[in-house]
Amino acid sequence: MTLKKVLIVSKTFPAIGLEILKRKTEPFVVPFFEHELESLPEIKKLLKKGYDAVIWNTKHRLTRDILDLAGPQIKAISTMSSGTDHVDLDEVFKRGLLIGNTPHVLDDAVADITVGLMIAAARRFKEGIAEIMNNEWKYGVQWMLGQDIAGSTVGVVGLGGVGQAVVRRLKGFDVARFLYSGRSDKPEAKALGAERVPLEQLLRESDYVLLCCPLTRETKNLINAETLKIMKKNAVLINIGRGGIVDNDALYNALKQGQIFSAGLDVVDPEPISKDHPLLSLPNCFIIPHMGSATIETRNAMATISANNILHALEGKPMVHPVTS
Ligand SMILES: O=C(O)[C@H](O)CO
Repeated sequence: MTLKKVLIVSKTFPAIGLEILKRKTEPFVVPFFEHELESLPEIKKLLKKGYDAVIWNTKHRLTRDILDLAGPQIKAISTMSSGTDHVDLDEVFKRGLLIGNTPHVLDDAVADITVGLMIAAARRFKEGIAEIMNNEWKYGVQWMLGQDIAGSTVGVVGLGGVGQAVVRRLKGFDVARFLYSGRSDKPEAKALGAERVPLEQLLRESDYVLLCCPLTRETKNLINAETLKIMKKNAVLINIGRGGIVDNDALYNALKQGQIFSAGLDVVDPEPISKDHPLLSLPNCFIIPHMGSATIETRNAMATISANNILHALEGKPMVHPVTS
């Protein structure tokens, strides 16, 4: 019996996932770094070889043109991410392809990063480090004053798995109020002590605004010049969702003019941003390079799920985490 062929668009795909695939398929791991701009022609060349399934772990968007190259035998796709904004889902569904992702296993790792960003942005880590590096460490009682988490109002935009894990962590920080906004009431909110409010109220009342939602048509540029104006002057904005949720120019202006206090971003648009990007020049904008799920355990878990998504689909079973809309 010939084995099904699986293309893994991820040069450093964890061995644990590869071993799972090797048991029943013939996997091929791309031999180049998949995120680099110049890798797209190589990915396209490989896709033309007729794979039955693909693990799409690259920032290149999976579009109709690329799907056309894959041929009629392709049956299943898995991302190695929770977000699926880099896939043209309408096109995937139109073609009757099965698609899965890897949510939930990264909730804890991303929640840790979120709390880290809150502290870093609220307590001015970037400015503090710069003072040391520039030999300008000047202690004084009014020097480097930041914002407390204790007693604050924390507003979570998108109380999904990550948002909930953040609230659980912050329970130990003596937060005064948790607010959340989103499309629907979350049954978990009651136990977490979080109150659902309209986005505008959340922005108006929160000292910390945490963007924990996916990038969708509704959330694109959700944080823009208008919504930033509603936020408090001491507000700290954290984005661990996707860069596209925030309008960069508007954020730059708001931070520069002291309209809000600071921002901590794990995600930006585009990624990677160039080192000359205006946001990087701001002392009150603390940016890290999309490291939310970057722990050994989490990446292994993500690889395991994406491998099993593919195996299940090829065997006619439901994926571990199917994407349905
Ligand atoms: O969508 C995801 O899985 C995360 O952003 C990856 O870090």
